[in-house]
Amino acid sequence: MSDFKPGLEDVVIGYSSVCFLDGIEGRLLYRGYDIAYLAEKTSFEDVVYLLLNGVLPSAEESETFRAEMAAQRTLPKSIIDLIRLIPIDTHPMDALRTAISFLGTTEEPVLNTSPDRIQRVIRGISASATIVAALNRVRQGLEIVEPRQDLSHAGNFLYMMTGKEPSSEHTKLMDVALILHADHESNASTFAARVTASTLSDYYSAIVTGIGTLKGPLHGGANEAVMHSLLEIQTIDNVIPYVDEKLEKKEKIMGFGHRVYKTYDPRGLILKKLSAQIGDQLGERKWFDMSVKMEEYVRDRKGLYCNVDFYSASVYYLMGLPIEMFTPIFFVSRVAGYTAHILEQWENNRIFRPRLEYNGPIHSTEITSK
Ligand SMILES: CC(=O)SCCNC(=O)CCNC(=O)[C@H](O)C(C)(C)COP(=O)(O)OP(=O)(O)OC[C@H]1O[C@@H](n2cnc3c(N)ncnc32)[C@H](O)[C@@H]1OP(=O)(O)O
Ligand SMILES: O=C([O-])CC(=O)C(=O)O
Repeated sequence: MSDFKPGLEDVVIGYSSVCFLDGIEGRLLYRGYDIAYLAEKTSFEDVVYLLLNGVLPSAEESETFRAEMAAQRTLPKSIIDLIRLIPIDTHPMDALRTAISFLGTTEEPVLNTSPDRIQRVIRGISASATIVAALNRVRQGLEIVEPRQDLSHAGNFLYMMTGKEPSSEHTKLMDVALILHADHESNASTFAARVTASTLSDYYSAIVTGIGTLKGPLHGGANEAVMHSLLEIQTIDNVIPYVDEKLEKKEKIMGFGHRVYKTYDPRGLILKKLSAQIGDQLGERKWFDMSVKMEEYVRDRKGLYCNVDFYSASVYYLMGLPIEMFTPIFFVSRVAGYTAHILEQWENNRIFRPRLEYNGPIHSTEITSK
């Protein structure tokens, strides 16, 4: 039993047709489709359909599915009341975990045996965006904004976050960001959600497990940390001294490194372009220029590439989204991936039950079990 891999590095935990990840080539496919294609040619709703059904929708199916998702946006009053009860100094991911858990109590459990489970999980994906936006509004001391049916998932999400109908440019940026974050094979939070699903627990329990795991700064929480680093650095001239100091103190530089990618994260390449684009649009290239300098210096000095959380930070910041909501926004997208993986786990289930090798003492006692 001693052949263990710390952090389960490279350990294969099963077969999956949801997501293909090539860490050497820097390639990421959902259900066989390259994310660069999906980002350019499809919508987040199409990607949700793809993840759940394994195929891209036809034009007609796309319209129907978009309407189905839109119809599931509204929250019952009980959830709004709960959201208002959560103290505003609660970590937003803890508030999110609480609200999503409560959402699960407002309906019959979705189980591996529920015949309509593929239909019913749409509610979880759709309502997640409304919950994140409502949490944001309450935390800002603002009125909660009711969802609209006529906007896309991305457009409506921004509308509920800000109270203003977003521009088509911002809607497209959010749509692409949602597509890029939707799934990533057996990352820590998806794996955690699959473990919960493997016990044949219910859908929302597995989603809540995912949220608790996504929160950590080594995982989804890194996007907020990246923006805090950029704000601390403030000027392009401070980038190199900041990185040098971090490395000398043996501290992690947030938004860099990855367990699987040994090259550029393909999502980062797309987000980098979006960061430049929005910086140019707003005449505020500072964050992009600082990020590029940081990216190049860390790569040259340490051989580390940036990950998805690096350029998403400046994109969200320039869109005016609060930094504390960056990780909940990650969830608005990743809930789709969790859902596909939970359904897949249930299709061919065996409970996850690995071993730990005991390295503590064994005391001699008068009474023993053997
Ligand atoms: C959506 C996502 O989850 S993407 C990841 C988001 N997380 C971050 O950006 C946090 C910063 N990055 C990290 O902590 C790590 O790179 C992780 C968690 C992403 C991957 O962790 P692991 O695969 O376990 O790599 P590990 O932490 O062992 O790093 C390997 C080596 O690279 C170094 N390293 C890895 N990432 C970084 C970093 N961001 N800054 C500085 N050094 C780093 C480690 O210090 C270690 O060096 P050593 O061998 O000299 O001790
Ligand atoms: O795959 C991982 O380990 C982390 C990651 O990039 C993600 O979850 O998107």
